[in-house]
Amino acid sequence: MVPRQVPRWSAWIFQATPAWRRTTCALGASVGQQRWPRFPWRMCRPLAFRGCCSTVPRVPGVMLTSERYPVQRLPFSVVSEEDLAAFERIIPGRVITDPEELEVANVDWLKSVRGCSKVLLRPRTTEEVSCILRHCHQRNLAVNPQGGNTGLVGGSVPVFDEIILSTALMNQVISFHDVSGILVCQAGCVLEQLNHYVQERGFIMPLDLGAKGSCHIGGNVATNAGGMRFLRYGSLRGTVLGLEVVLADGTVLDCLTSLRKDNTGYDLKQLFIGSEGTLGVITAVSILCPPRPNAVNVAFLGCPGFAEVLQVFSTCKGMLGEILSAFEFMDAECMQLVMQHLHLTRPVRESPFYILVETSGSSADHDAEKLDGFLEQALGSGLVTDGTVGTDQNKVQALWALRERITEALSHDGYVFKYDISLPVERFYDLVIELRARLGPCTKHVVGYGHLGDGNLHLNVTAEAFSAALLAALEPYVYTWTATQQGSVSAEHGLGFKKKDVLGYSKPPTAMQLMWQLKALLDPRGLLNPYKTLPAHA
Ligand SMILES: O=C(O)CC[C@@H](O)C(=O)O
Ligand SMILES: [Zn+2]
Repeated sequence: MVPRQVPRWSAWIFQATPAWRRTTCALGASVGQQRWPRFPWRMCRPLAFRGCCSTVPRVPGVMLTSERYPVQRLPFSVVSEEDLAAFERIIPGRVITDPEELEVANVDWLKSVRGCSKVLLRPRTTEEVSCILRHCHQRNLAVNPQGGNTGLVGGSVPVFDEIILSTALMNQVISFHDVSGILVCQAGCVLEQLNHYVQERGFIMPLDLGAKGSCHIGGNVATNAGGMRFLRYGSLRGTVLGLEVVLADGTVLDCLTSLRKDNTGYDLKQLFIGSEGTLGVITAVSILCPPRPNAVNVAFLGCPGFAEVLQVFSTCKGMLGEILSAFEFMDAECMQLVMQHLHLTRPVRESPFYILVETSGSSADHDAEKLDGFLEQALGSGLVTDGTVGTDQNKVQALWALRERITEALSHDGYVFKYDISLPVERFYDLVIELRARLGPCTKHVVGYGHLGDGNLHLNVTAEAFSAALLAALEPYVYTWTATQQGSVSAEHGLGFKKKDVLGYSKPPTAMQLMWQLKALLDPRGLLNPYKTLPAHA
């Protein structure tokens, strides 16, 4: 297996560490200090190398996953000194057993699940990944592929002692075609850095997430991440043109085509998009980048009721047409949380609901005219009670921060129960109202926000601490309710560890059966990201 060559860009390496951006807020508030906060990583005692989770020191506040959830370790081998030596021969100096570094990689961003892996591997090339997986396959060692570790469903950290296979050093651009806008890069490139890279060449990445400063493109593809540009550019299933994937036994599957059209046989890459590392490890991605818009405007609006929010969406689609690039929604509780925890300033008068409308087009004058027309109509008809528009980059970013940083604000509010569901827009907010009544005072906040333009609600419930009673009041209620609306129990975050058992609410038994068969075909020993995505097969 030959490692993919990166001759033209070999000197140009992305930093794997998050690039925190600082922005000056045109609204006078201090925003965007940290796009996605660092963990307050804690020191812990050295880990005993051999053995199971019981040998790992407890970190206050982050329970071992196996203590909180009923899950049994599968009979995989335990990493031995010989395995470590074999890894060291494959990737010299990049076999990590340092407890502090392991601690970072074992805990998810939410600090809600925690594995007890004893080894973290940092390959640089596809060939290295292939050699590692071949060894793991021979030795029956389970592997947890990890990108930026920004996932919200516990998919990116081990459940027990799975080997963590990090893509952090696989961070090179392989090629960029400045006529077609096709980018080919390694899986560990950080999304925001890719966006800067293609922006300098007149394009943008087709996806944008709050976690952009840390998340890896490979992880984005593995989870089929949605995000803020979905409304305009659609799913990664459409914009990813090709993938290179290493299969469980180490075989390299080279489907890294850059063709827009290719109807030769089954589209195998689609199997790996959204498979959360359970079918193979994505090592390189070919992706179609849309042209960089010349003008980006953001309107932030206050709305008196949810019926009005829906009417604004209709009006917006009709009047803005092809320049509409985002339609995001947040309720008053979200606004309160970003003000309280992040000290951001509300840019419009207080309202029950807020909408962020973004336009992206080729002519600033034309777009401004269209947006003005829409705002006049929305304000004049009372659909919107107040609004502000950002046309310069600083104000655009400041307005986006109010929406993008809700997750971060929620993380300061206590334990967060997260639901990421797809619904018909007419029912978008009903569940939030129902839950407030159902849960009563045992919660701190029940909030609703999300990508209304895509029918994707982020329903989050915060409480002082994790509570089994609260969980029982939420689940399966939320999932049953969603299924009754023919919705999806995971719109864009995937199923990971936390949601794997609810797959049946959104997929029929025949589909699940086929998924188990595919898993057995591609990973017969079940070594890749075990305990994730699919429920245990009875
Ligand atoms: O934290 C969440 O529930 C949502 C995170 C992300 O998908 C967003 O849209 O901000
Ligand atoms: Zn989202």
